[in-house]
Amino acid sequence: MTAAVTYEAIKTCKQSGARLGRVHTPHGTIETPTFMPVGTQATVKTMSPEELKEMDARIILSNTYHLFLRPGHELIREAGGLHKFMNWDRAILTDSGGFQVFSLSDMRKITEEGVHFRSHLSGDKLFISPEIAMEIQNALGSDIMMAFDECAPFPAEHDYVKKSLERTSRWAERCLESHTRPADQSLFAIIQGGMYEDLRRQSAADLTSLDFPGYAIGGLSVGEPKHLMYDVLDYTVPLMPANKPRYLMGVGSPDALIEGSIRGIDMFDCVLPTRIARNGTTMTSQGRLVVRNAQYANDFGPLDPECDCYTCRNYSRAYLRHLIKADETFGLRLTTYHNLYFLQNLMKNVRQAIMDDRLLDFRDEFFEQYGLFNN
Ligand SMILES: Nc1nc(=O)c2cc3nc(NCCN4CCCCC4)[nH]c3cc2[nH]1
Repeated sequence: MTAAVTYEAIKTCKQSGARLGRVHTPHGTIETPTFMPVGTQATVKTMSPEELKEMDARIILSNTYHLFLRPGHELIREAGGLHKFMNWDRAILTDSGGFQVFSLSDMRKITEEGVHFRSHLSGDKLFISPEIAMEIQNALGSDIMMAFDECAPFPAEHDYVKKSLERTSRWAERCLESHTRPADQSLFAIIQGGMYEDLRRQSAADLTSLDFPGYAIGGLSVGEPKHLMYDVLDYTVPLMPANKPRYLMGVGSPDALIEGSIRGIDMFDCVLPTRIARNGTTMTSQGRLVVRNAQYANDFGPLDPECDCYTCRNYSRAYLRHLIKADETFGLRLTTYHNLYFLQNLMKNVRQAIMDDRLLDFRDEFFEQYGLFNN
């Protein structure tokens, strides 16, 4: 069976560039637009695979960089691959490590060959190249692999970003050539170019000429103002093939998920919902709610009265606050479950709004209720 990843277009929204689709993978089909929970170290922190299935998560992310450092991709290969290792039989997308090298390790040196860096765990000197990134992802057996790229910092000079994207394009070609599985079946390229329209056009042209099964937009959600990210989407998404999945990396706030869907993005990922959950911050239909705050000490109502998730049906804000303050792991599990469920439910409502040709109306209604118009 060729490990094919294909995109099936279902409907384009009349009000905007949004679209309904399906991404078919060897481990199941994903309805898009979709939000992908992040499981960096072969687990979506505090969640079991059964709980992720309960909320109908169809695909999760894991990370080449982290698993290369620990426990090592050869161990996971020996375990039968990442699906078996973590007991997850749905789809897995692995990020290629470029971004993590820059965000986690110090003493790094970029060369044409690849990136030299120190492990943020042991301090050992390590090296990742496009070929090594593909070797690792093949050992993990992910359904969707990402090409090895450099995510240019923000802000960055035009000349730096140009040289960086040109190297990323050469690296993408090396990933295709080194991919042991049929190269054109499971490898997504990542469009770079910073905040510069001419460079985004150059990167998109380079990569779409190589015909990958899917394309991501990288180099965003790196500290730029949101309006700048939306501007980049406005002129970059139309450059991406309409018959392939479009993945915006590192984006996961409710407003950005809606705005990205309006602009034709199909796939999103972000650690935000799971990360903020662990310090007691939740996403609710009335906006962000920091349930660890004292004001909820005697609040015996549900976290979100409009949510029907396990957490909201069975526990009160007072109980959640108590657990978080007492540093009880169960509290982190309950807030994490809710935040992930909230985003799965949000994307289900986005898909329904596209089906009903009313995504822009849905955005206005959601922003009003979530309190997004006052920031
Ligand atoms: N291979 C690769 N290339 C990218 O350009 C890239 C760009 C990215 N931009 C982000 N942003 C993540 C922002 N996140 C927001 C919540 C708190 C932690 C950081 N993640 C990214 C991952 C990426 N992965």
